[in-house]
Amino acid sequence: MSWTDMAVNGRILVVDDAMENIQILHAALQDEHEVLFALDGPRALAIARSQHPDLILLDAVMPGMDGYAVCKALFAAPETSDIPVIFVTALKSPEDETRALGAGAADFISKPVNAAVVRARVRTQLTVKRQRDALRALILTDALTGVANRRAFDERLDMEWRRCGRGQLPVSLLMVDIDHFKLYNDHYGHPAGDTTLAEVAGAMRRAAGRGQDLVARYGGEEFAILLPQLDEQGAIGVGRRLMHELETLDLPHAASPTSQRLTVSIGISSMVPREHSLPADLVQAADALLYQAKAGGRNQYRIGAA
Ligand SMILES: Nc1nc2c(ncn2[C@@H]2O[C@H](COP(=O)(O)OP(=O)(O)OP(=O)(O)O)[C@@H](O)[C@H]2O)c(=O)[nH]1
Repeated sequence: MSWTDMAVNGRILVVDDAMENIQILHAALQDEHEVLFALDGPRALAIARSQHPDLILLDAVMPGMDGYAVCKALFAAPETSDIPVIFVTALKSPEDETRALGAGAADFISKPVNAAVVRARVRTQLTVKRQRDALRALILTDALTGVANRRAFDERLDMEWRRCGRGQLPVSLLMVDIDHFKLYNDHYGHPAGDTTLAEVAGAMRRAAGRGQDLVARYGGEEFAILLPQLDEQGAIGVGRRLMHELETLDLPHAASPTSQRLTVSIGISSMVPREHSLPADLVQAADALLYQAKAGGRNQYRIGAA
């Protein structure tokens, strides 16, 4: 399927203070897309946050909050900043067009609208958006295991740290390292080691199943499980579930001095972000506890708070 074929079935938010304009755009788009609508700026922002549309068709001139202010607010919020906006307006001067594009709009459509032109412009923006989303997924995913990579982990940790800081909620982190993985590779071969890394990543996903949990490959045979809004007890539960998942998988590790099957060591730290604390503090604490788990005989978890 080509990118152009994929430029359908989008979720489009139409924002206009006149119902008849919304009806015209709805009629133009409804066969190819799901169409949401809002009659003013504040409602448009609320829908953008809760429904996360693929594209917004935005009237520039509205009473109260106008299209430019809506556009600015969309780009300022991380959860809506990646939604492309097409301005739809009766204003036609080059200055109006420049102002819309300067506000961050991806495109500009003049009223009265032509249905075929609207459909074509929407398809183009959807194609660009889907290509960008696919590229972003690619640069944030670890190719071997399919879980998040280090870059994705760093981004999410920063975001969750700020978010949980605002609400004074805990952020927990598990640093997980496979025991004696060098011996595993030496015994079973590197390709078998690769397969096993993917299996362990799958076990982690099953152990940390909430929507906001993030399993990431931190590097080599070390993984991180980020658990926003979960306290230490909850995090211990995830650690235990992971160990149980690995017991069930029962992957043999004949060369391990620790056990006949593949095991992991885990460091678990949990913090409520304070004014002068940094996300790196959480990572450092979990890493130090992981080191203790290794030194203490492996196949175990260690907890602690800083
Ligand atoms: N197959 C495979 N092996 C990897 C990959 N990344 C890292 N490794 C191996 O993971 C091993 C890590 O070894 P060490 O850091 O010495 O640790 P360990 O042998 O697991 O020992 P402990 O952590 O002390 O229990 C090295 O042999 C790396 O080659 C990978 O993508 N695939």
